[in-house]
Amino acid sequence: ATLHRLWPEIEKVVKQEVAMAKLGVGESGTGWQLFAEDGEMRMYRREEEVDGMVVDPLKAVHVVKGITGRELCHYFFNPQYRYDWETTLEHMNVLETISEDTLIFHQTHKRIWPASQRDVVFWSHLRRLPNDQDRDGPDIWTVVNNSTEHPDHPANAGKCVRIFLTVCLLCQTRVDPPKAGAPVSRDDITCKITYCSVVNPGGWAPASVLRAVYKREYPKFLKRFTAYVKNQTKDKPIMY
Ligand SMILES: O=S(=O)(CCO)c1ccc(-c2ccc(C3CCCC3)c([C@H]3C[C@H]3c3ccccn3)c2)cc1
Repeated sequence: ATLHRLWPEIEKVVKQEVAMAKLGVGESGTGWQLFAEDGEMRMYRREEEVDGMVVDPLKAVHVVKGITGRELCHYFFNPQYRYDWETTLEHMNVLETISEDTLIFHQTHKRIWPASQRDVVFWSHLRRLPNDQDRDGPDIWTVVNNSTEHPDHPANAGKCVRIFLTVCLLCQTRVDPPKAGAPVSRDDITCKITYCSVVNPGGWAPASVLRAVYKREYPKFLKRFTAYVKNQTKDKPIMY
């Protein structure tokens, strides 16, 4: 994958997105407003518009027990599971396999009335990062999705309005030492999740409609996705 034309962009965007995801909502300046809470999950957004279109950056933080960051990123990255947890997905297609940890996707999402239907083309990269807080702790895992172009799917050539997105799922795992001599079980594992996303809806859609959609869909997505991974992994050996 180091030879692929996208490699320099992937390296740059992954470094930028991971650095942003590691910033707390307090540190990255003012402007983050809490808009949804559910147990350990906190969802923040900034109200931003580009050319009159809502592109509100979103940052969600969540803490889940019993699964590792590698497991979360595995189920988020791999196409074969996506229809199980991505409820707004209508169609998904892998356009290019750049390497085993880098894919290019085309996706159409279900139409959200009164907006017209959307589609997206993005590269998706799965990356293991050293744990900079605790050297002998589990690694950090991340998946970064970033819009790109592809000759087979020129933007706005068909019925869908092309959206543009950058998404980063960053997962930091903690293992609490079990009682002396006992093996580590899923009860000893906690994962801190940071999910950042900026979606440019591509064409005009009413700000009120988009904000209502994000307010409804993002909490639903993160709850459904983490519950899905817990269910998929509960009887499997722990993947660090
Ligand atoms: O994290 S990913 O890479 C996971 C791979 O699928 C991702 C996440 C979100 C989207 C997406 C794309 C379009 C829309 C809207 C914009 C105007 C009309 C459709 C939405 C709105 C529907 C909302 C939404 C928010 C969160 C999750 C799913 N749905 C979300 C795409 C990819």
